Amino acid sequence: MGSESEERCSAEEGVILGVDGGTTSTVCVCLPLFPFSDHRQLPDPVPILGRAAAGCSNHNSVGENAARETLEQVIKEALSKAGKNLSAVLAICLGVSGVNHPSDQDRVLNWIRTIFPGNVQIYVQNDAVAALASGTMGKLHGCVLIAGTGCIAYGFTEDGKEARAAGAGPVLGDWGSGYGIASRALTAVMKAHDGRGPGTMLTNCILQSLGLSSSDEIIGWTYADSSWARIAALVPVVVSCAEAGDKIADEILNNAVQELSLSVKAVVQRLHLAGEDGNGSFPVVMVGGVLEANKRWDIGNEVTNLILKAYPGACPIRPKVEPAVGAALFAWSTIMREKETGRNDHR
Ligand SMILES: Nc1ncnc2c1ncn2[C@@H]1O[C@H](COP(=O)(O)OP(=O)(O)OP(=O)(O)O)[C@@H](O)[C@H]1O
Repeated sequence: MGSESEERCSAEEGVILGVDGGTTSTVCVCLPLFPFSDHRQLPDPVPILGRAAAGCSNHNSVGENAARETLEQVIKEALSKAGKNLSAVLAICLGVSGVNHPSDQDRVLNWIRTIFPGNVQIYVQNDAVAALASGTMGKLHGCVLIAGTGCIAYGFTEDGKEARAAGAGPVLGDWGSGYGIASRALTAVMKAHDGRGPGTMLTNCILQSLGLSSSDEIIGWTYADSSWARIAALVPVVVSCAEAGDKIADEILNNAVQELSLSVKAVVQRLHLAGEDGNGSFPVVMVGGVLEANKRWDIGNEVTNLILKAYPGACPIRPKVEPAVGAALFAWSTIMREKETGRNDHR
């Protein structure tokens, strides 16, 4: 940065972008550059100058060209809605699903570099990072648990060490995910049908929800389209059976709760987030449809209880802002920190 007047100018006019790039959708938001570094000073609600949404930007699902085009599209649209052009951007953070290795980060970084001039700070992260930052208002500290169609626990120490657990997909044991819960429920129905397992309310409730008349028809239904989200959509049916007293549904949900809390515990232990005595304070950000509150069988609440039993200092947080805003706040807090320390951590 140059003179004082230049600094004042960028603080007044410059903007920060945050992108949440998921398998279902991609969102970009444009925020003003807040001229302070303490997240406790952030206005509530956080002002959003422009927002744009598009489809999938996970290169594993749609290929490189489509992923890149989607990212460019949402960035340009969010800026145009904010009445800004590319030259107003001071920093951008992209939390993109499918970014797991430095090579993934470099690929996305190279795409975005072609859009912006060299002085724009670009941060490329896994989408779990945007979710964590949405609960901590930009600070990367603590653990995030995401339980939607898939599930993952991801954490950071204050000095930047990171660890993750689960998130490897349904074949590799993500049993706390929506897909994991629903596939266990469908398995229980097939077992009951064959006489390999006990009868369960899940049979009638799932058949009714799918508009099928016999368990045999489930085979055709799964082969017709085995997309993970379509299977995972059955979780509320499992919850309502458990709420109505079905033992099998109850067992499936209890197992998911154990799996989800184990993922969080694995990250907390590897990063020593709870300190030497296990009582230290750290945020646990809880995100995703599976953790939504339900009347009697509340998966998110049960997971929180197990985490608090193990780590009484854990602070469960349900984010008030969306992950794209979390990504933008991460970019903001990082450039403010870099300004203060004179260090440059951007990739
Ligand atoms: N009230 C509810 N209780 C429990 N689960 C629910 C509830 N409502 C929706 N779900 C489940 O939440 C999951 C979808 O959550 P979400 O929309 O967060 O996931 P996603 O964004 O599609 O997936 P991912 O985060 O893995 O990319 C589905 O499995 C759905 O059945």
